[in-house]
Amino acid sequence: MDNYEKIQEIGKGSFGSVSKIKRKADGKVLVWKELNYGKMSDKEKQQLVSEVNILRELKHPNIVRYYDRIIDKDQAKIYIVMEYCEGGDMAALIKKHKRDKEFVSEEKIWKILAQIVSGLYSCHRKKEGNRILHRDLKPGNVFFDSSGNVRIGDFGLSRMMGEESVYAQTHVGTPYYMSPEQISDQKYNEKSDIWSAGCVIYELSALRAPFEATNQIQLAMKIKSGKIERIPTQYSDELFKVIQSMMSLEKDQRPSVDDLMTIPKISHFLKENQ
Ligand SMILES: CN(C)CCCNS(=O)(=O)c1cccc(Nc2nc(OCC3CCCCC3)c3[nH]cnc3n2)c1
Repeated sequence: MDNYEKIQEIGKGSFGSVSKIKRKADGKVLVWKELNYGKMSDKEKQQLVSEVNILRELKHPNIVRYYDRIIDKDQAKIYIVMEYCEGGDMAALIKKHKRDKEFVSEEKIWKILAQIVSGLYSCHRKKEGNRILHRDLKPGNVFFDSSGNVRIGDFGLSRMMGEESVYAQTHVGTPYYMSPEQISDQKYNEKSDIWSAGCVIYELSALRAPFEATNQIQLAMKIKSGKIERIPTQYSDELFKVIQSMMSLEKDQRPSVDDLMTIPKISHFLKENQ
């Protein structure tokens, strides 16, 4: 705790508060996410420990970098110190474009898609150790660094909260990005992350979520209908086809991260930016 000084709280995540902090040693600005494990069962605490250990291994240019963890036993709190992404989150970017009535350029969308695929690839296809799934991809946890590069946040944290844990229930937003298999209560798998990534890119193009509904029943029906309105006509069929494939109702029809990496627009971008 005393290695850092709190600058300001910047928000409430689905599991605790998020603050901007400064590392005293060198003045580096970071964030920490505060988790209260007081109400957790021993099993959940064990899972939390293993999840944090997985986070420490995730080192990729398109994933928010984990730096440190601090356990405060008296307050039963764990602080996870991560990289601060100066560019804010994609939710704010979409909001700005919507307000200014200006579409995001197709080039920028392919660049963001390529970086999300690259980040997902490094987790779905992790060499050593077990692969990890994100489980909660949405514009609110896709961040940008100072040069506008994508940093996917909160990897694994959502699994830290697991379905059964006390956190999963307390803070439920509308699950706009829930995949069809999650609705019909099937196992979450890597293709569910592909679904959510498709929804994120859809929203970045259309400047609105692919399925809008006032309640969860109606939302579930729209998701399972398989009806996806075309993204604005200024965008190519190629882009829409990729989004549609990622949002196939049948998970086996969705491309894997390997398939997505072979798409010319994506592989060219990643090659020239290695
Ligand atoms: C709810 N959203 C609309 C909030 C808008 C976003 N604005 S903001 O929060 O002030 C802001 C402005 C500029 C840069 C950053 N950078 C940033 N934010 C994180 O989390 C934000 C937090 C996520 C959970 C919900 C509350 C907000 C990071 N996590 C790891 N690295 C992070 N870097 C944040």
